[in-house]
Amino acid sequence: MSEQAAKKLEHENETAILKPIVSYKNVSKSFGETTVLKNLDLDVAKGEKIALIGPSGSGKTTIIRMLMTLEEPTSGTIEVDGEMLWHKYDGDQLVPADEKHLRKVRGNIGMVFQQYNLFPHMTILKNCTVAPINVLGISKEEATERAKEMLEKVGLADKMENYPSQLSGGQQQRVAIARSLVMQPKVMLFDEVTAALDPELVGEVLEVIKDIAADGETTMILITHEIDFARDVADRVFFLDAGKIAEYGKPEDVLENPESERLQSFLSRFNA
Ligand SMILES: Nc1ncnc2c1ncn2[C@@H]1O[C@H](COP(=O)(O)OP(=O)(O)OP(=O)(O)O)[C@@H](O)[C@H]1O
Repeated sequence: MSEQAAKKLEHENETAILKPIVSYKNVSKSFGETTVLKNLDLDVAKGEKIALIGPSGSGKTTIIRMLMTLEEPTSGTIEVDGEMLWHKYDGDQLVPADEKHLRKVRGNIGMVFQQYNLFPHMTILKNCTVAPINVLGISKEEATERAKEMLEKVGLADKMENYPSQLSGGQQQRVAIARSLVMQPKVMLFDEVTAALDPELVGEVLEVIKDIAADGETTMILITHEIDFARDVADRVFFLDAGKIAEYGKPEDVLENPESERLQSFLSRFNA
C-alpha cells in the first residue's frame, strides 16, 4: 500500500470503532445442536483488509456466508455500512428482514469463491457485464466500460473476446475477481480463492488481489491458507478457533509472535 493510502487508512481506522463498514455484534450461529460461531464481535473499517485464518471447521466460511446473506445468524446482528443485513426497523421495532431488503443489502457485497463458475457460453467481457446490466440496471455501454477497466486491472484486457474454456484456471479466477469488482461492492469477500488452482497458477491470482488491495479503497475480508499472502495484504489477521476469535492483531504480531499454543501449532504446519 502507498504511504498516502496507509496514512488515510490509519486515519480512518482511528474512527473505525465509531463507524465500521462491517460490524458483527454478538453473533452466534448453530446448525441444529452444533454451535459453530459463539458470540462473535468483529468490526472492519472502511478500506481495511482483514484475513481470517484457522483450522478447518473453525467457522471462517460461516462468517462470510452470513455477510453474503446465505446463512442467517442464530442470534446477534450484522451491519454493512450502517444497514442491518438480517433485520430491519419497522418503526422503532427490530424485525426480521424480508427478501426484498436482503436483496438490496446483498448488492453491497462482492464475493469470490474457490470455484469461479463463469458462464461457458459467454465471452469473458459478457461474463462481466451480464450482472451489472441485469441486477444493477445500468446501460450496456456503462457496464462494458466498467468491465473493460476491471479486466485491464486484472491483466486480461487481451482476453475479452475469448471464452472461459480458452483460459487457464488462474485467468478464469482473475475474470471472477473482475466480474465482482464491476458491481462496485462496498465489501469484497475472498474465500480460499486459490485452493482449487494448480500451484503454478496461485501466484498470479494472489498478485491481482494484492494490486486491488493496494489501492487502499476496497474493504476486503479474505479467508486464506496462504500465510505469506495474509502477511503481505492484511492490515489485521484474525485466528479463528472452534467458533471464536482466539487471537487477532497486526500480521507481524499474530503471525510472528503467536501467543497461544493452538496458533503456534497451526502456523507450524505452514513452516514445515
Ligand atoms: N449448512 C451446514 N449444516 C451443518 N453444518 C454446517 C453447515 N455449514 C457449516 N457447517 C459446520 O460448521 C462448522 C464450520 O464450518 P465452516 O465452513 O464455517 O468452517 P471453515 O473454518 O470455513 O472450514 P474450512 O477451512 O474447512 O472451509 C463445520 O463444522 C461445518 O461442518
